[in-house]
Amino acid sequence: MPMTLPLDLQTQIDPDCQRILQHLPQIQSDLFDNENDASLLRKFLRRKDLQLTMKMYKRLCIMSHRRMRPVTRSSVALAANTFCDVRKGSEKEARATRELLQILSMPHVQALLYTHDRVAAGEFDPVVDQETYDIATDEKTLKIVHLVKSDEPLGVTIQMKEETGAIEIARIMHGGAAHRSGLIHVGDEIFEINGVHFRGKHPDEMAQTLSKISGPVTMKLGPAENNAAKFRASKTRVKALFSYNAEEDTVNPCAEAGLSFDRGDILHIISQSDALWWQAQKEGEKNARTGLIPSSILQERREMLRKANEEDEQNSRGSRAISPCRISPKIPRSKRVRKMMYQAILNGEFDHGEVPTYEEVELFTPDPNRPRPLVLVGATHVGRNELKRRLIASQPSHFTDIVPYTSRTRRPFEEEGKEYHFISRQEMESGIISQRYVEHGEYKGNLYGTRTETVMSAIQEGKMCILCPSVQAIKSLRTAEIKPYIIFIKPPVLEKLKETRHKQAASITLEDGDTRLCSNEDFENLIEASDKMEDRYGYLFDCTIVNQNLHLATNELLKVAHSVETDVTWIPASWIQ
Ligand SMILES: Nc1ncnc2c1ncn2[C@@H]1O[C@H](COP(=O)(O)OP(=O)(O)OP(=O)(O)O)[C@@H](O)[C@H]1O
Repeated sequence: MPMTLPLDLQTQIDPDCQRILQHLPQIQSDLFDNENDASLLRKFLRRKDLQLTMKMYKRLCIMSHRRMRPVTRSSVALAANTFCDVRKGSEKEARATRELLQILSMPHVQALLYTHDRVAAGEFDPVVDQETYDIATDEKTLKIVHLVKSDEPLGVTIQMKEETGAIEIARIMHGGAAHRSGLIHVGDEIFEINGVHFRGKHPDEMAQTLSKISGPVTMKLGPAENNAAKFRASKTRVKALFSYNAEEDTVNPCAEAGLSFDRGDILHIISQSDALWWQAQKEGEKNARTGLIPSSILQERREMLRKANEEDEQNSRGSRAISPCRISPKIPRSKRVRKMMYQAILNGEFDHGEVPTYEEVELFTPDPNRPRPLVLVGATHVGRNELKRRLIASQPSHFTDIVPYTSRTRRPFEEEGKEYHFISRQEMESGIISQRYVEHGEYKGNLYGTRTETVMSAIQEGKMCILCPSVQAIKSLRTAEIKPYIIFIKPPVLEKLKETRHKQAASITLEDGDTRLCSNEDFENLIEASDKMEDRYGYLFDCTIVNQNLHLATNELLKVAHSVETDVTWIPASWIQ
């Protein structure tokens, strides 16, 4: 029967505490060096929560010595009889009768009564089937594991040992039923589960059997020879640089065990003991489930293979013959011939080469005296400069523009130091060689670049720089020194793009300084270029703002800027270490 322990909130000092308090002056000189210790103990003994704890403790001590006997073991039958009697004998229309009948027929009330009867009968331990203990004599060591689990999966994957044909535990999913039991280990051979023999069966068939098991599970296992290596979750967190759908992945060794995620999700890598399939949880999710995700090596291989296949398809569709010089179909041709325009920056051990996989991240608390620069990237004419102007105008003392350098000759309508700092090609080249530029590139025969010192001095002044470089430059900008926050400015859908830009009489500045209104073709090109950019560089973006309504987009940008300055965020681990 349920018991209520009344907690008297008008707390009186517990008699035992009172006794210590009374003797405190006598023992004080023997026990304490100074008066502070004694007064601390005095305060502690008088604390309200200590009094309540003492009270509870004493009540529990009394209760634990009392033999509790259930009032009835058949509350289900009692309720059923009551139900029939009430329905037969009472006025059916009476409100109280209807309510009682309703309560008695509620499934959870019935479940509660049923549970009460089981507990009253002492049936709270799982019943282990006696047959389970029929142990074959040729099995040298056998462990019998009995688990009572809910509808969750068992949390193991299996594999067949080629030499012996034995089916054994390949992986244990962290936090799953098997892992929580602490009784099952990688390498344990499975003889039997719930009476189903595993020896000599195909692993796929047995995986199906495993996935259907619910409720109590009894396993007969041959212990692994070395299970000393205890499972300890790693502390590594990574940002996913690609999206993964486990349900569509035919290669995943156990589809139900797969963990789907979106690009940008932060994942807690629990185990990397398997080179191809890691175990991970989604960071920040309550009761996060551990699942299998492709390792960075596997993802790289698959992506390269996919690109190579795509290229093969394109080649076979077009008239161009496949080059006889091609040796390995696994390495995409574009990868071999592509020139690196910018110096590659180390982005942590999880970002291997050209295929974006995972980037190791760590939590970062922003320093209010050194704001991280905001980098606006997007397709030409999407409105980055307009947004930058508006952002700076909203708080000119806080946000600042960074004027880039160029070797291009100044146009009549341009001012030195406003759009660009105009310098000679020679001067610019020597600056690039001596690594004075955080990013640089060449466009139509002219060099353009941003000097590191300009960015750094703005950061040191406590100003938040707003940069609008070319998208290729963001890889070079991503350094521990600068810690940029990259915002992708995306156009709205074509219809809205035309509508908003026509309303604003949006224009394009031509090379001679003249302007012309944006055409429909410009809008179509803009959307196409933006989609391509997102597809190729999306993994480097920290957030996306759709520039439909200028006012709303500026406000969103302001909010992002504020959160970058105040919120604890995940940044590449290599920027911290
Ligand atoms: N949300 C918007 N609604 C209407 N007009 C806009 C919007 N955003 C930008 N514009 C207009 O679109 C034109 C192009 O904007 P802007 O020059 O800022 O583009 P940009 O991305 O900086 O281009 P570029 O990279 O070529 O310098 C400008 O006339 C600007 O006022």
